[in-house]
Amino acid sequence: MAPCWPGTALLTTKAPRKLVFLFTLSLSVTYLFYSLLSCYSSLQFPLQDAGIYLQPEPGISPLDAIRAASIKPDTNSPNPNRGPLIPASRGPQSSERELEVGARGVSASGSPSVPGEYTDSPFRQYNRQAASSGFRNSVTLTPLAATEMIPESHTGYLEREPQESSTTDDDLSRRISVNSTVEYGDKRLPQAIIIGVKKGGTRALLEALRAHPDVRAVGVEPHFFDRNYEKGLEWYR
Ligand SMILES: Nc1ncnc2c1ncn2[C@@H]1O[C@H](COP(=O)(O)OS(=O)(=O)O)[C@@H](OP(=O)(O)O)[C@H]1O
Repeated sequence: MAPCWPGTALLTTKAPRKLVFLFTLSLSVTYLFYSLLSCYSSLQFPLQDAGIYLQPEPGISPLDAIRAASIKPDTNSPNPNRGPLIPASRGPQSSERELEVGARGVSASGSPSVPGEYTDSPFRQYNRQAASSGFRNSVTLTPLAATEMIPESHTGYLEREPQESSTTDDDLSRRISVNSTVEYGDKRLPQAIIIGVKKGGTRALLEALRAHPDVRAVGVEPHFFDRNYEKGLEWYR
């Protein structure tokens, strides 16, 4: 004979089974609803944070909207015309170094959309000119000082970590020449060569000289005269 518990007897009757079914169904529907809601939120909120909405203004491509958002003004900044300040991603002093990624009224090409809305600092002039001359990461990274540049021909070389320098806007404006060409990154033959025997301490000398802000040094010894001479001066430059 089958055991007869009051609870199971209740469940086997039709009405409670219907209730359990409806309760389970409502739970499932609620779960589904919340899942969809959280999915929607995680899709939308980051875009809203970046100032991008699901339906941007007509005629503005999503890419342009992202660009525009990335140069939103920093309302916390003492100067509202300055863009948001974010820490540089590289270098040991990155927490101390901040760079300006944009400014109000600056279009993606870097020109002011409202003339006279902000004063054009030498830094921005540099960024614009460097960007137009194809300088890598010119808009999003702090410009490297002359000492930090490595000739493009030496692609295998390590790029030195940018260091603190005393470069001011005045310095930058002096370095931007009158004919509006940026002086960074041009290829030149060296003005000094370190020659030494193996294990003679040449690396230590190079690193010591590199510490000077006016010295621009390669990252890896080029070994031009002993290994790469046949590649010619264009390679060496
Ligand atoms: N100031 C000073 N005094 C004494 N010794 C020094 C100094 N500076 C560098 N060194 C030592 O020099 C060695 C590296 O020399 P190089 O940079 O010429 O090496 S390399 O040939 O280019 O690989 C390397 O030696 P090892 O550590 O035995 O390799 C350095 O420790």
